[in-house]
Amino acid sequence: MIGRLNHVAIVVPDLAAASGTYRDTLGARVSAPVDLPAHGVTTVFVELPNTKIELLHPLGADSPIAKFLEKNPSGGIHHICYEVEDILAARDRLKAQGMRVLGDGEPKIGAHDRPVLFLHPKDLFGTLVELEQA
Ligand SMILES: CC[C@@H](C(=O)O)C(=O)SCCNC(=O)CCNC(=O)[C@H](O)C(C)(C)COP(=O)(O)OP(=O)(O)OC[C@H]1O[C@@H](n2cnc3c(N)ncnc32)[C@H](O)[C@@H]1OP(=O)(O)O
Ligand SMILES: [Co+2]
Repeated sequence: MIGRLNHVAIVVPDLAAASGTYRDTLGARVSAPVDLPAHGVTTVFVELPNTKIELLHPLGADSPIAKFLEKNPSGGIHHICYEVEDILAARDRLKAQGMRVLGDGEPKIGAHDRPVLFLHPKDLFGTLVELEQA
C-alpha cells in the first residue's frame, strides 16, 4: 500500500540557520520558508535527487511540534512521509487494523497541496508517520 518516501521531516530551533547549513555547507537546493497556519508550522524543503527533507519550525501558540522542540531543543527527526495512491482507502484499511489516525481523522491539505494524514508514533515503532496522497 505505501509507496515512495516523500520526505523526512526535521524539527529545527532556527529555520534560517538550518536552511543555510543545508544550502551552503551541504550544497543542497533549498526552498524559501512557507508558513502553514493550518498545520502550525513553517516549512523549508530541501530537494534531494531521490526524496526531500522538510525542515520544520513551530508557528503559532498551538503548534503540534512545540512540545517536540521543548523535549529536543537542538532539533531532531520528527516524522517520515510515505506516498499512498488513495488516502481514504489507506486510512480506512489502517483504522480497521487498529491503527490510530491523528486529529479528526479527516485529511488536511499538506505542504504539497495534496491530502495528508498522520499515524500515531506508538503504533509504528516510535516513528510518527505522515501519509500523502500521490
Ligand atoms: C507541513 C504540513 C505537513 C506536510 O505536508 O508535510 C506536515 O508535515 S505538518 C507536521 C506537524 N504536524 C503534526 O505533527 C501533526 C501530527 N502530530 C500530532 O498530532 C502530535 O504531534 C502527536 C504526534 C500526537 C504528539 O503529540 P504531543 O502533544 O506533541 O506529544 P505527546 O506528549 O502527547 O506524545 C505522546 C507520545 O508520543 C511521543 N511522540 C510525540 N511526538 C513524536 C514524534 N514526532 N516521533 C516519535 N514519538 C513522538 C512522545 O514522546 C510521547 O511518548 P511518551 O513520552 O513515551 O509518552
Ligand atoms: Co511532513
